Amino acid sequence: MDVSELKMLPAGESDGTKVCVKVPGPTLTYQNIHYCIRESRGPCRKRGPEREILKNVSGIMKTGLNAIMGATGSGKTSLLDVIAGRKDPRGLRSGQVLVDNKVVTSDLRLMSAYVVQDDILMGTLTVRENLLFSGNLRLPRKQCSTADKEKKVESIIQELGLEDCADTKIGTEFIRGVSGGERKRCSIGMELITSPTLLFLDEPTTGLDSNTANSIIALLHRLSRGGRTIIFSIHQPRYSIFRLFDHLTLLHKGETVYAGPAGKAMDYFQSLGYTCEAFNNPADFFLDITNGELKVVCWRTMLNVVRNPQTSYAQMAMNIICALLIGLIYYQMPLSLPEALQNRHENSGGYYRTSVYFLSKVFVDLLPNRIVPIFIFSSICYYMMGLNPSFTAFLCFALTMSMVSLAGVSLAFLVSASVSTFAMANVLIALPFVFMMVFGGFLVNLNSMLNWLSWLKWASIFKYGLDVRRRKREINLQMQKLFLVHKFYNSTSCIMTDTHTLPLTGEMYLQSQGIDYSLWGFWQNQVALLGIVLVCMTFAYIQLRRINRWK
Ligand SMILES: Nc1ncnc2c1ncn2[C@@H]1O[C@H](COP(=O)(O)OP(=O)(O)OP(=O)(O)O)[C@@H](O)[C@H]1O
Repeated sequence: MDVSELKMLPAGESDGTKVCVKVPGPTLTYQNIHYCIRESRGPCRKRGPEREILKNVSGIMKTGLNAIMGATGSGKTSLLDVIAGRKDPRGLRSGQVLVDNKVVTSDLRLMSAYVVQDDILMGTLTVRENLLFSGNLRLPRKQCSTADKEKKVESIIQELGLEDCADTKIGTEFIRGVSGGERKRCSIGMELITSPTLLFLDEPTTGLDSNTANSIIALLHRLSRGGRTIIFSIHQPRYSIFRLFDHLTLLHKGETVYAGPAGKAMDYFQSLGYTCEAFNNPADFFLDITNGELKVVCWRTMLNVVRNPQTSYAQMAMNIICALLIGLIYYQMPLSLPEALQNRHENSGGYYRTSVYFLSKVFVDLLPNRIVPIFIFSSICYYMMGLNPSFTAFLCFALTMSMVSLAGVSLAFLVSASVSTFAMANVLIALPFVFMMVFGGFLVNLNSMLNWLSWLKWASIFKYGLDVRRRKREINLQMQKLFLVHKFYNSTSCIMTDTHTLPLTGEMYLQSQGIDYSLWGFWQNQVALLGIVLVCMTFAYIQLRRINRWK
């Protein structure tokens, strides 16, 4: 398509969009928006040249349904984010956004609501509980009593037609929950709690079947008739959805192709010589005009993979590092016992502040979820294994298990707070754990390790846990197995035997493994694990604070 022909349309033309409501919602105007991004390139994330993704875009959006349409990558979400004040303001080269003729900057976020594409609902809570959560967080405590909040939630449940599923859990991968449409309606309800008159939605129909999509847009249409200005991006709506739009903004490569009454778009394109076949959906027709060919989309996807290769690089790096590591560890592996035997044999395992999130994550999720199950686990297996029956010894065991688990989870927390994609987090978490397992002394006898690599053991969570556990276990069990001891008293250094076996003690075995079995040796490991927990948590908090809230 030759966009130059379409530039003739006066940008922002919107006459004819008149929705009759008692109290109209706000009118949003944006003028001459130029928005640029600077892409990071290569594994070092070098800053590339600046690219303009919105080019002199203007428009007026009034009470009613305002749709932003365009092919993939045309700038729909970017435009929505810029006018909603959610896009990094550093990229805005020129232009301004006005609401009811007043300039707004990031304050717009407080007057309006934005429904994100990936909802933020808690799957284990019911629809009503989720809405109440939003109300408790976002409605001012002084002006709104608990009863007011509950009343507000009930009215939203009714307005959105959620009565039948109000007490059904949203659902998780383990719990069968509400349907996709009910879930989306609940996400919208989470934002309606503050009674915004200006509502932004990023692709509200994505991932829904066409009937559900239809019902969501019908709901938005109904809400708009209550005096709301609803602005949303949408990909490829069916005709029954398209005909509900009051205003249409059509984008192509960051430029406005059409901005005006949705019902007049067809006439406009036909006046330019484009004919829509009989029975063709007008929305599809507009996209076909601006879209170009499919191969263009494939090319864009391929470039995206090539230019966003962090995941592939990280996987490649992980393979190379692991290969080098294994090569070094088994380098010229001695054929003598016992190291060779051990190594070969064992080679075959926008709602709340950052601080609020961090503290609730640590104290309500991480700590109880590590400590309680581990105490249950320990109380079952500890006595089954026949270890030292004293309660103090049991506490030491459970404490060690909990500290190891906490250290592991803190490290995982740090990694997940540092990267934005699940795939990257997966790769990056595997790497330190492989290192720690290898250098923890579980897979490899640390004595057989090259001297210059052995310092790495000090960074291993497994090493500290294993040292404590071995200290207890070896004294108790190892000696029994190895030397057929008839009578063995836990944690004493004396093995009483009536065979001719040498009186080799647990301590001697531990010493041979390079493990400090003194009381200080025990606490040293706990302190080291606590140190790892504190360091990881501190850095995780810093990373959480550094997360870019702009899109
Ligand atoms: N933060 C960013 N960094 C790099 N590129 C970006 C960024 N934001 C937007 N872009 C680029 O700007 C262009 C428009 O993106 P945008 O997400 O607005 O398009 P879209 O029309 O919503 O696409 P889709 O329908 O695929 O979601 C795309 O080419 C996109 O790659």
